[in-house]
Amino acid sequence: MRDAAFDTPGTASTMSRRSPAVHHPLLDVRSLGFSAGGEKLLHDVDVAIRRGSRTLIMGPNGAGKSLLLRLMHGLLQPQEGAILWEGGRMDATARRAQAMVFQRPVLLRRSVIANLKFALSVRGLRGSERADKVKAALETAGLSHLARRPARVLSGGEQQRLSLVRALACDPELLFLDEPTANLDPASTAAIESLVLEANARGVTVVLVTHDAGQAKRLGEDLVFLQNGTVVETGPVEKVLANPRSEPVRAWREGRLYLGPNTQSLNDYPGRKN
Ligand SMILES: Nc1ncnc2c1ncn2[C@@H]1O[C@H](COP(=O)(O)OP(=O)(O)OP(=O)(O)O)[C@@H](O)[C@H]1O
Repeated sequence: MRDAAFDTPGTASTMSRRSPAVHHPLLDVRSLGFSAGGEKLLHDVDVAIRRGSRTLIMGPNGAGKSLLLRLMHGLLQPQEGAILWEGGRMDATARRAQAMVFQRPVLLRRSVIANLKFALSVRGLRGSERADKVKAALETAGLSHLARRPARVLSGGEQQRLSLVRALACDPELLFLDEPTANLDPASTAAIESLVLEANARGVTVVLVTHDAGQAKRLGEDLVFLQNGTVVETGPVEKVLANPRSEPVRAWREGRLYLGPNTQSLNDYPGRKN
């Protein structure tokens, strides 16, 4: 995903209000099709997100990963198929139980602390409950000493930590992350990954778009691999990697760069002089 419109926090207390559905996936994408500008961009996509799981969405640039994430989060409406929340309609309550963090954090032109307060206010939190959550979020992100600083002057890693704890402060049941560490160094990446793993350990379901093969191995549980708007592989990461059905996933397993169906190696790369 290249452009972030905004980060969308979930809602407070949704985890305590909802009882786990035993029979249905938390989110069930069925026969999803999406077109824009006269072009079919997603074809017959089926994805089941299990409650409490960590699902990776991978695939080449332009495969449709961000589109799928936006559709799952209800930011776009599909022309074909359905997206079910615990087997039922994706209504406003279901949407408020979700949060999304984008590759480029979009923060208010306010202080770090004001960004957190605002997100929690929108979700109806006031007074000491809000103050406690803000304090905890600042501590979790390691940003207490920067609480009064304008959010937009933070470093990229600090901004992304702020975005993530802001989303998590709203207690989402489902957290979408679109390449959250694409521009970060290893230390900042590790900080984001550990926040994601801690949230998942507390029961937050995670859906993560990544190009980072190492991150996929560190964080992944289930994998959805997209190519040209179609799911070409799906299942537990280890199982898919043990027996890949598609060339890009075979290349990933073997640590090769996959450059497309007509390009076998770097030496075949168009324009390369041998
Ligand atoms: N609203 C839209 N209107 C028209 N085309 C769109 C729209 N949104 C996305 N696309 C196109 O759909 C395709 C998939 O885009 P998407 O952003 O989902 O790719 P991606 O897999 O996330 O890629 P990357 O890894 O480069 O971020 C691209 O060709 C993109 O130009």
